[in-house]
Amino acid sequence: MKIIDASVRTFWYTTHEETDSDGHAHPGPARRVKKALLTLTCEDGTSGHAFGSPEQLRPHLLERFIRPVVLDQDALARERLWQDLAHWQRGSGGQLSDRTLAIVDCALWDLAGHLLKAPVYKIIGSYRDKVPAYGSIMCGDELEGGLATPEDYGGFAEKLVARGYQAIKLHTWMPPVRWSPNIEMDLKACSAVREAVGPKFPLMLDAYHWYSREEAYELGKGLEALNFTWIEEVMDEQSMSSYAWLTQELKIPVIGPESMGGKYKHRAEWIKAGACDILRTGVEDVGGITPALKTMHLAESFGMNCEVHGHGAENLAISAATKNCRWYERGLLHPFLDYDACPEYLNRIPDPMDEEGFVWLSQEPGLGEDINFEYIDANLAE
Ligand SMILES: O=C(O)[C@H](O)[C@@H](O)[C@@H](O)C(=O)NO
Ligand SMILES: [Mg+2]
Repeated sequence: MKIIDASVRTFWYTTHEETDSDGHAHPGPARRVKKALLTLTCEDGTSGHAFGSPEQLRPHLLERFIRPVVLDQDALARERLWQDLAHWQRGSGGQLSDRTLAIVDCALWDLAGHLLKAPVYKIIGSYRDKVPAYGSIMCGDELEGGLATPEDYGGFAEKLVARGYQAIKLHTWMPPVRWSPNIEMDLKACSAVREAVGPKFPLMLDAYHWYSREEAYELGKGLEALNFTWIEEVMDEQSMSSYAWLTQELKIPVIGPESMGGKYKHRAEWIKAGACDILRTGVEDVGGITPALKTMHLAESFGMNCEVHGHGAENLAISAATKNCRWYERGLLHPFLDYDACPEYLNRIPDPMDEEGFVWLSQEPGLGEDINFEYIDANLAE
């Protein structure tokens, strides 16, 4: 079955989030922003879809890289098509990012799901049909009643436990918050949450990403005293040796890398260097479901868990198709935002969570996004 078309639709939708100068999300006034949808269509009319940003699916990338690789190719040849795209990255002058690779790969997996009439996680080979979720709290802010104080975090954590979450991860305060970064405040927030949820509830911290070794050590020792489950991205992940040092110095598991490129091969170097106790991957971070699965299997070979960064149908699918990850990262969460509210461009959210804190996989064919095409076509950006 051959792919005969690759197209992109850009459309408007309403968001209630804004991004700060470090790229972290926070609640914001409702505003209209653009999103893009890649569609790959086969000769029999079957199509596969994946969302991205207009920039990650801009016309130059569609014409110069995506179409030349996928058109007239076997729709099920995902491994070869992913390798072909990945090899073009070197000669793309930095234009072809892992994010764009991830969108194409996800559309190919969605297409396979529709062709084979099965959910993607079952095409991969399911390990479970529901995944326990941790609530991933947004970075701190200075919003009255938001996430401005340690008490705000403690109060919000109580609500998340009542909602059913089986674990909670804090992102604490980072610039542009005036007085951050601040280890003392990080630990006060973590302590307030520990107080709120009790001594055994699993907690994790993902803090300011540029602490020094000494600061990261101080923060890690503080988390050990609070019985936290892992410490995440507290130093610049470009310094693998710093993480190898920290992993040696701390008892609390160190997880990473999240933000680094290099796909599964760079993550193999982190394992070889002893730079993490738990590996980290993410469909968007490593260039798709195809390389993310390679990363998880790599970790499994070393007896390590590999926790998946980010929410969404694609990250949920790989979490359900592998044994060596404990959680689905459901978020980002904030007291002012209703995470369960369905975006206008979908008919249902991809990660509904039950009262016990399990996210159930869709049994529909494909990736698990129930796309509202009528809305998209009625709100095209061109
Ligand atoms: O921008 C970031 O640092 C991440 O997106 C962050 O908000 C969150 O997704 C994360 O780090 N999860 O682990
Ligand atoms: Mg993180």
